[in-house]
Amino acid sequence: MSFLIAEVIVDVSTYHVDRPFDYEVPTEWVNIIEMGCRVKVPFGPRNVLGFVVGLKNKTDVPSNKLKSIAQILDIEPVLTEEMLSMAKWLKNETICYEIDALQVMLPSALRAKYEKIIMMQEDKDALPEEAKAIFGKRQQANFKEFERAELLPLLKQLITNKIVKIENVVKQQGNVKEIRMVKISDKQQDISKAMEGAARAAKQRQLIEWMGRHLGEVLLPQRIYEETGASSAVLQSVIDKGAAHFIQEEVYRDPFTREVSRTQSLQLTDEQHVALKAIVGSMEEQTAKTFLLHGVTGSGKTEIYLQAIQKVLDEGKEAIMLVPEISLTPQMTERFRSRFGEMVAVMHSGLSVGEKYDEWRKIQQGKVSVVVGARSAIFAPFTNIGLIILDEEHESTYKQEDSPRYHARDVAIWRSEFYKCPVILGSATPALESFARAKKGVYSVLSLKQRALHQPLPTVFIADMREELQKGNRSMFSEQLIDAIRVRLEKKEQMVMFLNRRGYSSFVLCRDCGTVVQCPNCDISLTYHRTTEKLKCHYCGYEERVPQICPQCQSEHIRYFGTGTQKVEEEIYKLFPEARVLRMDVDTTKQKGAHEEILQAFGEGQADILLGTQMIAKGLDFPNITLVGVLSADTSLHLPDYRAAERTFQLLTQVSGRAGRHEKHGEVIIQSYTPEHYAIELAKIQDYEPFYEREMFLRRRSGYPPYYFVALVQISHEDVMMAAEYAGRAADWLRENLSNQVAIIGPTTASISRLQNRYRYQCLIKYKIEPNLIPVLQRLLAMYRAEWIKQGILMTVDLDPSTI
Ligand SMILES: Nc1ncnc2c1ncn2[C@@H]1O[C@H](COP(=O)(O)OP(=O)(O)OP(=O)(O)O)[C@@H](O)[C@H]1O
Ligand SMILES: [Zn+2]
Ligand SMILES: [Zn+2]
Repeated sequence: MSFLIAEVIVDVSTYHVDRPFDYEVPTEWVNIIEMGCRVKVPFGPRNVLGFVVGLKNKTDVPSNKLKSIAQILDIEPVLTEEMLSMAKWLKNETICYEIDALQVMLPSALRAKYEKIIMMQEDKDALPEEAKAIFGKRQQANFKEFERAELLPLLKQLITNKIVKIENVVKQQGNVKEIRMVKISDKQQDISKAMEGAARAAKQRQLIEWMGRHLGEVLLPQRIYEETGASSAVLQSVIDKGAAHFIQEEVYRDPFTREVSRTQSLQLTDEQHVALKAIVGSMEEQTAKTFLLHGVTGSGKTEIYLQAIQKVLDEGKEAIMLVPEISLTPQMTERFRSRFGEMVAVMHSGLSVGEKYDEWRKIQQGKVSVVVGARSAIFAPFTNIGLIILDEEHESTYKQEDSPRYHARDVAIWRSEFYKCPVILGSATPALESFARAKKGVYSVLSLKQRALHQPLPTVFIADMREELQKGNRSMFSEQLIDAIRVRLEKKEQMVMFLNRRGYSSFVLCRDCGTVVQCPNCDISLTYHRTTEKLKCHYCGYEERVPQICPQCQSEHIRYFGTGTQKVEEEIYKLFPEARVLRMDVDTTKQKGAHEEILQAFGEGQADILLGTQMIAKGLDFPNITLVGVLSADTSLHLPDYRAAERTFQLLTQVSGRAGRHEKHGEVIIQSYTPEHYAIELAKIQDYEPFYEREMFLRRRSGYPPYYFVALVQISHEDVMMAAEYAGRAADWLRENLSNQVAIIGPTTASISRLQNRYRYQCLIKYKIEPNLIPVLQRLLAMYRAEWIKQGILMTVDLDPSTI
């Protein structure tokens, strides 16, 4: 089919209209252009990047207004039609610009500057004369050379016939990595001819003779020098005589740093077997079913993922496996790699731009069938997906905080509907929303109530830190924890010490009675603002001065709360000079591969104690860990967030689950200033459902998700008055345009009230059903884009805020 008009989404995300624009396709490209290609188009005074999202033969734009595409950047589409329709869905689902939705699906290398290279795949004899002329002696040519010679239609043909292939080579940011190899001619006549030409050069004749015995082989020049004793000059002369030629071989940068040994499928437990059977069943039926795999820590969820993926590979399909963050990937990717070897690509934020691009290309070119990665790997350009898995599905990292503000879970379900394949959401502590959906029958629950080897869950003790203080213990370790550490050091068993840094030093706590100062109107902890020495409620705007004495017990030991890992490390050395500590936090993991090294060292028994923040809460599976200490359970409890209790419960359960996963029994000591809080009490008994029931009751009472939906509108400006004024306008406008079923809270200051010199205000929208919501918000956004933005206002809308 040939098309004359292209619909293009342009890269101008300040323009107030978000729709495709029609452009004329220049005649020489009519047969080349495809949906999903990137183009350059004139927009206003300059050329901008755009994506072709539609092709047609008619337009309403009058011909004197119709502009032409300036340049075509891809001859093979970088986005599939699936992705184009996913972008349309994302645009509506998250209220973002379509261009943002399109860009998020590509590796950043493709959003940056690049160059296109045409590489030979076949022998040059297969080329028509015009193309041969462009390549000359080289094995590759620049796209621009074909463009200049007006040979794009021919090029397209060559690509379709797999005679050449096209590569986007990123400039500056990491190129396709290549090494120079020698390809010995595969024709005896070339060898004979070269022999004749080298009549009087003995060394050359020797080399040519040797090549005659290695017809068609591709070797490193180094190898040839070693095997034959020839010098580089001799090799060059032989190449000039046509017995061989240099080629550029592409090598993928290998983000895996070490070798792994292969593993086999384990014999499944009965529970695992039942779960796997259900998943495989829905694969066979080709239905888009979402499973909630709810299994206690150490129950062998990962083994189920591995065997389900094996099934997918047997069917010749592909699988996406999401993990919450980079710190989790070393042990997880290793488990995947030892099962599936080179079939696995990894994608996470720890990779360089070039490495990410390489992994993306491996996926796009079908060189791998499994991707293990963080959130954005959900957009892996597979075209025959058989299974999508989100491990630790409750994690907030699955939600992107920038536009497009998507949740990987929603994208996973969308793609599963497209491919008619199952999704597995795995967790020991599912998000309340997910469990509620499962209870309603939207998801199917698969439960694993036992650990894989029937080991008991660890025994959990709560240490009341208020009592410790009364006993005169001012350190950050309770006596109970000190004793437990001593025993482990003697027995040469390993420990994990977890410092909860979420919500670090942002609230004020009384160390005598555990009181945290709360908002009198909202039942939510007040946030400490260092600059003004004030406590604020960012839900309703209430504020007060930081109290000097505790309002409950009049103690003077009231202050903002928090401590760093480095300080904990020092204290451990003071108490146990013989202990060997490995610290894992943002400071010790700055360097690439540092996570892996620390975990490997710990796994090899080079340390007794692994000390860290959230990074160590999940995924670790080491047989020798018998003690987990949680130094400060409370910090995340007092975050000004309706999900604070849920997050705390999840974190405590996850981190406790690191102990006693193999033969040795595990023990957990949770230190707390509020041991009677239900999130801590219920984490102690390690039972999810009682927590779920309790938390759901509270959510219903206070009108939060999953009973209500919330949407968040944030407005910022360098001038505090402007920010407040426009936030007020937004709130008024929403009140006028939304039904009175909807509660609009605000405007109030945001939890971070000033960020990068901008004052931030917000309005919270709470609703149950509001069919008008999306159109109303879109109109608000259009108003903002057309007018407010000129005043220096920035506004964002989040339909599923992970913190508010
Ligand atoms: N069927 C099985 N037979 C023997 N060992 C198993 C089996 N399934 C899992 N295991 C082992 O049990 C341990 C825990 O399993 P796994 O890490 O898969 O659990 P998980 O549910 O993913 O854990 P978590 O959510 O706590 O990270 C691992 O060491 C794993 O190798
Ligand atoms: Zn309040
Ligand atoms: Zn007090």
